[in-house]
Amino acid sequence: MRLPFVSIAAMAVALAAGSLLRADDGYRLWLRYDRVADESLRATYAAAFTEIALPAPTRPGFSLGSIEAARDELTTGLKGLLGVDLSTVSQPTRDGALLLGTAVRSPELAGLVSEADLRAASEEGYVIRPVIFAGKRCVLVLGNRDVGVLYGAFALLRHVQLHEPIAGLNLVSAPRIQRRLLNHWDNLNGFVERGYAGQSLWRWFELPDIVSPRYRDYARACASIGVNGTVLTNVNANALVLTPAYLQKVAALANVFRPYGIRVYLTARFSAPVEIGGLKTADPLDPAVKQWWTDKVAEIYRIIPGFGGFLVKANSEGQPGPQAYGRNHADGANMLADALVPYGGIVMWRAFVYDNNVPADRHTQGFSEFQPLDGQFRSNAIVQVKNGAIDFMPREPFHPLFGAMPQTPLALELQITQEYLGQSMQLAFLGPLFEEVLDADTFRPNAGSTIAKIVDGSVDLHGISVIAGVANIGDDRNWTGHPLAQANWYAYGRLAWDHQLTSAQIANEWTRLTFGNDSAVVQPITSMLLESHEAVVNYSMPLGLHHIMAEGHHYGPGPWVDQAGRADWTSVYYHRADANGVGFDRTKSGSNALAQYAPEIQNLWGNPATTPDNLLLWFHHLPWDYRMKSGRPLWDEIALHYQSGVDTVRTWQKAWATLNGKMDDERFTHVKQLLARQEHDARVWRDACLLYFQQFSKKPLPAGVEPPEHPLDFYKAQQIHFAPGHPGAH
Ligand SMILES: CO[C@H]1[C@H](O)[C@@H](O)[C@H](O)O[C@@H]1C(=O)O
Repeated sequence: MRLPFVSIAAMAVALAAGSLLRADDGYRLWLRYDRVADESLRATYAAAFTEIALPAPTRPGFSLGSIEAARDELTTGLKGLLGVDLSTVSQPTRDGALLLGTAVRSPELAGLVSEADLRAASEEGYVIRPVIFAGKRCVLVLGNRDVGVLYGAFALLRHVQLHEPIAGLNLVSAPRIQRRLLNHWDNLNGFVERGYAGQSLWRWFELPDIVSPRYRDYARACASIGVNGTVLTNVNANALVLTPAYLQKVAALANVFRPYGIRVYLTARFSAPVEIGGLKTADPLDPAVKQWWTDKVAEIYRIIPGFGGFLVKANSEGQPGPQAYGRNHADGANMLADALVPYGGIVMWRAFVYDNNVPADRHTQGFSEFQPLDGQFRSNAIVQVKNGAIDFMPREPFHPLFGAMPQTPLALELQITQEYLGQSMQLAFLGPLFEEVLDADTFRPNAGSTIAKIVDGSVDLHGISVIAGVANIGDDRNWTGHPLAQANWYAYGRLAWDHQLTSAQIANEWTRLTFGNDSAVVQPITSMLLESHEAVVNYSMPLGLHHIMAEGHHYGPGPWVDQAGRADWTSVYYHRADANGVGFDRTKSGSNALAQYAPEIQNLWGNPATTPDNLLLWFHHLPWDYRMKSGRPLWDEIALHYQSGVDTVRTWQKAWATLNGKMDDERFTHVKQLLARQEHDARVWRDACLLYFQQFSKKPLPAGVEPPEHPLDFYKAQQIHFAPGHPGAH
């Protein structure tokens, strides 16, 4: 259809007036590359980057590789930041050349840095520093492998985006964990389990014929923070993805991701040999079953070179598994590991297991099923453990399996999607949570054996290391629903690369990349981010309370949930509130789940006086008038925590108001509305929980806590109404 001239003109006027949505403000994530406003700084950068030199280019006839991806990103990024068009040459022709290459293919470049630097860059890292080459002053971006150059390019762009000085530039970095994965819980029908940012990015029906440019932008974002693998499908798996037609679709995605250093992985449904293979059994010790998987894996590698491997959820929440045949988790994992090993593939077998035989304490089940199997897994089988033993609660003590399976590489599974932390409605920056988990000391085999060091393999000297984050990404224009939830994708990647970074550093970095370097913007946003996780804990599950959310959707409060038949899905099972007190006794006098931890931890957390306040009710059932470290009675302390969560959200609303006019209207208005909603929903949590627990405590609210707006029944009814149609419900 020909557009009449007048409508185009009208559109131009509308655009100029800013009345159309400038949707790219959210889309570009932290890769914004906006012009450096300070002219003298821009001139300094422009003098430092005058052209791109690729002395050992590129394999003629090959499709885009990592070095070409690096060159393209630098060309686009520096054009945006500096307004310059960089040409690509094979040898530097003038000062200021950006010299890209690998030690393997360009030994003359390797000679420009020390052996020690090359070793430090290791497999995937980079060295960036000023050098003289071919008589010209250059900036060298060197990797041992191509992908290191790509990571270096992103690091250099980040450096410029952050307005860091060029003088003395010296960046050497390499990841501490080998496989840094996103786990998508995306179903083949397009719905994302516990995903709150629209539908799945993967358009299965269109693939492999239509390859959306968005897949490349996803890969760029992942590569920019060092994510090097993606499990495309839900752990609640569908065997169809292993059929030839779907493997072709997966291959199309893998082709886009490969230059960005990203391997594709799939979830393997354990019963696939029966469902799509026509076998009568999926028994892992049955020769026909083994053969089926061997053939299937060979087929996958034919279609998808560089395939990463499988992630498996077995014998948990209705998923099929080896126990149906009287076999154990190691039997199942090893059968798949054997099929994958000739190709360098791995299997990640999840330890998140629980079934209908609810043990006395669900907390103990993963440990009981897996710990005795230590030493029985193949070397390419990894046991993937959630950060805590229950389920991604706003705060959990670390999972007792960490440190207890020294002969098995353990992957840490974190949840980036905010299933229990306000989903895409609420600000909860997860950097501090991830950091708290990574830094937790297991005392196994000795003090200082943190989860980070167990996962990166340094404690038990494993040759393989994996970290996984359940993605918060969907097809919303801004990728994550809540604009500030992009920070959680970013923080996960940065910590997966280097678990020694602090969440404060990461929050500052992300904010500057995403909203610019003006301190009047950076300071308030960074503070909000850093306070937010604790604030959500305070107004939802303070002092170690857990699993008291509403049924199904898991968004709001539901301390009253008490359905017959499935105790460990009910709230009353977890908080155990009665006239005598509240909390789950996991010490010797209770479930003794504490016995699964090292003696040092047992001593610390076995006694309420030495248990940190933030885990108190996780491990102890205490009277309402128990005297807290603050000197206040427990009941008052609970109530004041709820109130303080609400108060904190209100301070963000004020802080956000100061940003009006300092960013695009789109993000400003969206976050403003979200914060108003969060303030409301925080009050709902506070009022509902305090009214509920007050039935047992029989005590008045302490001074400083606002009286509830509605009676308890109002909140009970409201939470049920949330469920139908809520994106995360299932
Ligand atoms: C994919 O299923 C999820 C389920 O939606 C979720 O509520 C729970 O957190 O954990 C399960 C798991 O991790 O397997």
